[in-house]
Amino acid sequence: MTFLDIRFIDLIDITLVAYLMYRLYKLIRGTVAQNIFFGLFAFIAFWLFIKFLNMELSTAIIDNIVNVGVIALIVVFQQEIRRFFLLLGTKYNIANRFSFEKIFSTPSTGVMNIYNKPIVRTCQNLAKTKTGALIVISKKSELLDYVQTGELVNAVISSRLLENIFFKNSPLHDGAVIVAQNKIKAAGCILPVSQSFDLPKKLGLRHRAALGVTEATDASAIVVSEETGKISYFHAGEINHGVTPDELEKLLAQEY
Ligand SMILES: Nc1ncnc2c1ncn2[C@@H]1O[C@H](COP(=O)(O)OP(=O)(O)OP(=O)(O)O)[C@@H](O)[C@H]1O
Repeated sequence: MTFLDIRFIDLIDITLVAYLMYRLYKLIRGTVAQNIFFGLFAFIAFWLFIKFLNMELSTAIIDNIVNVGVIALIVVFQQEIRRFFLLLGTKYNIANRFSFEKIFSTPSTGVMNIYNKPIVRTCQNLAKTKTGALIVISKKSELLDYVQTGELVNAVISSRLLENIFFKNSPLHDGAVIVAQNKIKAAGCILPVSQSFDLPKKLGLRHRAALGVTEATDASAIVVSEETGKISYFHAGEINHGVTPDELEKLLAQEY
């Protein structure tokens, strides 16, 4: 029976499709797109089923819908497709891997781990005074898109400077500070806000922006809540809410 004639290449094909579906699911988990994805999955299963039963009229109608469906999908999943390619480009940046800069000097555009301490100290002090803060620490991507939305600072990382930026009367306290290439690159930056349903309702835009930037890039983000003084750490679209300074230092050490 030719139906069961499975070649080695078919197994690779199935594994590849399963992996792509899994990555896509991880990307849209907890968003509105997740429900659309499940609806689409049911639709494709139904289409294959009627094709298998050789129901010609229904198949012809659905074939026509599927033909224009690709365009509809691009429109519906516009944000997710953009995020997928952004993440792919950031994580597997071939140009970066073979660049002379990488071979001869710094392996990352983020921060050297000696800067973890001043960042943690800043968060600890800001938490004590319930001063709101949002710090993004880049990894491979320099986050230039977001740096450009704020004020360029380009200063050596220091706890006192960071605390000064987030001081309530400072003109730069609104928005996010971006740390990259061992510098405080910019302040007052605007980040993409996450649409995820996973985030507790009591957490507002500051936390959503931190989640959003870690969903779209390989950076990490730290939020100090103005309301509760709690520190949250974000990475790869996941939140660690209410971490202690020691826990924050350990989480940062895993990445930088
Ligand atoms: N897209 C964004 N990018 C960067 N910063 C943002 C963005 N949206 C909001 N913020 C920051 O978050 C602040 C508003 O925080 P909001 O009270 O909504 O958040 P929250 O998550 O409840 O945090 P908190 O617990 O500190 O109140 C703004 O004043 C601004 O500094």
